Amino acid sequence: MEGDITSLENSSNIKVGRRSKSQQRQDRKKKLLKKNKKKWETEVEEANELQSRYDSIIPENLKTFADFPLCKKTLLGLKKAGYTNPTEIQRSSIGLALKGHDILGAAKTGSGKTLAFPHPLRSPKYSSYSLISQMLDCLFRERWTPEDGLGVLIISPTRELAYQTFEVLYKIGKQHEFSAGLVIGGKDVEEESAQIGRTNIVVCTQEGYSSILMVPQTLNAEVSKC
Ligand SMILES: Nc1ncnc2c1ncn2[C@@H]1O[C@H](COP(=O)(O)OP(=O)(O)OP(=O)(O)O)[C@@H](O)[C@H]1O
Repeated sequence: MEGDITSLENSSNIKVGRRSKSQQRQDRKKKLLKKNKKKWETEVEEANELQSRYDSIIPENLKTFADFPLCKKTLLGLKKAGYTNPTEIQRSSIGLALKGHDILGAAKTGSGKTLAFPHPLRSPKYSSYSLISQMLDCLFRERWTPEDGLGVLIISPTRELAYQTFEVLYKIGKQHEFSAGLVIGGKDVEEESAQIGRTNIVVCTQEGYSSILMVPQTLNAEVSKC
């Protein structure tokens, strides 16, 4: 068998070249899309239908999370995490975020702000703020796959809020196939940075973010896209 490989490589008709990491990633994505074609088509239809409902959102009419134009996976995640009815801050902010508006909100402690917390997204396409549920739907709409690398970067002002945000994200994002990571700094920078390029959603502290930036190739725009 080894002999066969050598003779193939030596043949003048066959070009042996190494594909770049980015090309390999695209190849894997194509394979994945081909394998799940039917499922992807159904999800694209679902995403388009949801998006067409954004303009008619009236917060007062949204009694339960099921009334929000959120994808099935996000809704199931919310349900399994025990979230059925939105709190006031969630009701008034999630609809606006889905429409792509910037939000400045205030509500008392324990009112459910974490789920309705405005998170800056790195995506210019989706304005500068989003919510955990909207963020999951944004990646869903974009047909983001594990192969696409970093899609969302959430920078939290404190470790406590980073943990809290990651916890909620973990709970309600379980039905999605995205990978998520928490970077709080103070750990092996090289190791954390290497993982970031392969992680779809990263929650980090400012300290963690600074460490990421120390390693030049981490935030490769070609990989992260938005
Ligand atoms: N829609 C909801 N339905 C039921 N429980 C909820 C809902 N939203 C949040 N909670 C729960 O309410 C509690 C408080 O939520 P959360 O910590 O997000 O509030 P907060 O406003 O961010 O508080 P703090 O200001 O202290 O950070 C949590 O246990 C959370 O799981």
